[in-house]
Amino acid sequence: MSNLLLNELNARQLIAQLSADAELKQHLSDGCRTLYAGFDPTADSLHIGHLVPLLVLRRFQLAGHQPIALIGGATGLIGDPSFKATERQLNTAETVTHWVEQLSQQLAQFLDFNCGQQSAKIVNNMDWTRSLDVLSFLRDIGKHFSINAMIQKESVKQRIEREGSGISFTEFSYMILQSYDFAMLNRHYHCTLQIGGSDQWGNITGGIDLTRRLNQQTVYGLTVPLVTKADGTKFGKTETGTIWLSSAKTSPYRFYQFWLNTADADVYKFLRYFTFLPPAQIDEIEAADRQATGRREAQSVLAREMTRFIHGEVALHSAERITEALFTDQVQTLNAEELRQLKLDGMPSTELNQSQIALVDLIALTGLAKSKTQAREFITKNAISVNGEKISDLNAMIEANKGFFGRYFIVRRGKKEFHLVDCI
Ligand SMILES: N[C@@H](Cc1ccc(O)cc1)C(=O)O
Repeated sequence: MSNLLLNELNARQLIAQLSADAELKQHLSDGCRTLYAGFDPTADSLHIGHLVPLLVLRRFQLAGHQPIALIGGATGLIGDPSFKATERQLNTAETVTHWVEQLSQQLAQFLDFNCGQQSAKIVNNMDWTRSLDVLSFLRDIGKHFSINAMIQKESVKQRIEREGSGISFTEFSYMILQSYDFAMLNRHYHCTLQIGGSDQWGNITGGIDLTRRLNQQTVYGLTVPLVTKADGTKFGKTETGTIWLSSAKTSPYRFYQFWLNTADADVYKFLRYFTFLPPAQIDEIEAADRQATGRREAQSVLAREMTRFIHGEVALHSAERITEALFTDQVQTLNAEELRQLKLDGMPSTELNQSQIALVDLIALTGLAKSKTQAREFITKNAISVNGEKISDLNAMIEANKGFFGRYFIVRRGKKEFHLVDCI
């Protein structure tokens, strides 16, 4: 059964590195295994960058294994230096505690907690890290780590060799905490596999070594590729910021749009990484798109699958309806009730409680631009229209009662970004 899983992960090109390849295959085909992936609380929501390892946890669960999602209540207070160019700002303990709660709720949505032996668990590494005292840490754990080996790890090499900022003892110690997590999960839950992004390889192999030393147990590691885009820009970020999983931070409509705008060069890879559609079906979509002369199917399949999976059928339906109205330039035909619905349905919107506002201020206020300076740039570049009309006047004023039904404005930036303003 589990070799089927590894074959599937291969077909999806989801395996970057594997420890003890043949042994791990054997280990997984011998029955239900427990595996984990860790997530540090670095914000009040997960974002789409977290999805690949999280979905791989789920793929393992669907194949008959038990997943543990670890929340880094402790490691989140330190900050993982792996492949990070600069030292992180420390967050306060209160902030991190708050983020831990939000993350637990989000993570819980992805896994099944009521399926017998395979039931998922959520754990917090604060539970075993808090009670570590400094002498035990140095004597019982630190003794197993060679500084000589630690500074050779690719993940921190750049920080150690670079002139200037370097790396603090705090961040340098991060790897030891993550390694200790693996040993603890192995001891208490018989966890034998850790998965993570390929930037985690150094931390994962550290844990494999420590578990052998502390528990005399063999454990394994598997990393998934970091998501890259054909054009070289960073995955998961748009001009106006990160694509979050929380609908309060990224509306289902925006989320849907994000996937719909995937480049042709990336879309089949993303279907393999992010959806549960069988690889053979994805090949068929790719073949059909190659034959077709008109619009490709892949982007809308991806947008539908992802929005349904993260936000549900109702939110998907709204996102599609909004898209249809906006992109066919039917905005004027929407009635007052539909505009009201768009707002409720999660189209990005702002309520405005004043009779007039400068367009520059409005664009910054809606988040269509990050700042007034950027707003001016957009206007100058002819990228802004309001209720279907291009505006290139930097001094333009928007008067509330001139909106649709005396209150609604749809502000469009470029081809694809829309924002509803409701003058209440
Ligand atoms: N270091 C991981 C998170 C993590 C934390 C603790 C662990 O035990 C495992 C993973 C990351 O930054 O993504």
